[in-house]
Amino acid sequence: MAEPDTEKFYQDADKYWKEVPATVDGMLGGFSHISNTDINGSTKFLRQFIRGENAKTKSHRALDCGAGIGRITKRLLIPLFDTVDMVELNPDFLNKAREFLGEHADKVEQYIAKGLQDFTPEAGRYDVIWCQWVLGHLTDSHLVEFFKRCKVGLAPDGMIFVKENVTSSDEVDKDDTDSSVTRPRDILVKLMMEAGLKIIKEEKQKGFPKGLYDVIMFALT
Ligand SMILES: C[S@@+](CC[C@H](N)C(=O)[O-])C[C@H]1O[C@@H](n2cnc3c(N)ncnc32)[C@H](O)[C@@H]1O
Repeated sequence: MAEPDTEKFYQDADKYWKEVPATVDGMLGGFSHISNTDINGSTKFLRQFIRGENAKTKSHRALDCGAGIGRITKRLLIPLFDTVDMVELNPDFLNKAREFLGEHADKVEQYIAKGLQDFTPEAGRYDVIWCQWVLGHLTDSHLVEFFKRCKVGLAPDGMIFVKENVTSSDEVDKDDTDSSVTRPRDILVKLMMEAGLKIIKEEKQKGFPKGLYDVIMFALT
């Protein structure tokens, strides 16, 4: 993708998310009804890497990137990890998360209000870094740099998971409403490779309504 006017790209996204209600429906653009299918698909995908005799990584600490109010933290990560950190652009969503997570809120160690383009995970801190429905808010070069910093943020044997929409054409789709892009799978993979990541497994999310973008889950080291 050609780098858009970077400052405006981020400012417009910031403006957009400030107006979005701090609800699951707000996080999913009116598609809260797909949340269960999403979480079930993610749980099945993630569990194989952290449970059982073939597990590759540990389940001590996870990071939820672009965490919103904690939809994923609450239903995917808290049940599987000892502690979770959340990093999210909009501080209002993080404030809401404390209430949304309810009795589970004490499992969240850090609420970090930052754009991923400005965020550096502490070196060696995370067994799993989960990035979902947020990476289209980063420019290509910021995404590559972010992936590199995530690699440094992994604990020994740690893994990065990416779950994102992909276009079915070769073209990047730009959304001027929320100021994001949707990349074709091959461009997303190219950026992962540029960052020195390796794909361990890749799977398409099943069971979403027709008419939505395909959603692919990647397990990376
Ligand atoms: C589509 S929502 C998804 C939220 C969450 N990942 C989920 O699946 O429930 C996108 C989230 O990314 C956040 N966001 C947007 N741009 C961001 C950026 N540059 N850095 C971090 N978070 C960002 C938004 O505020 C919003 O909470």
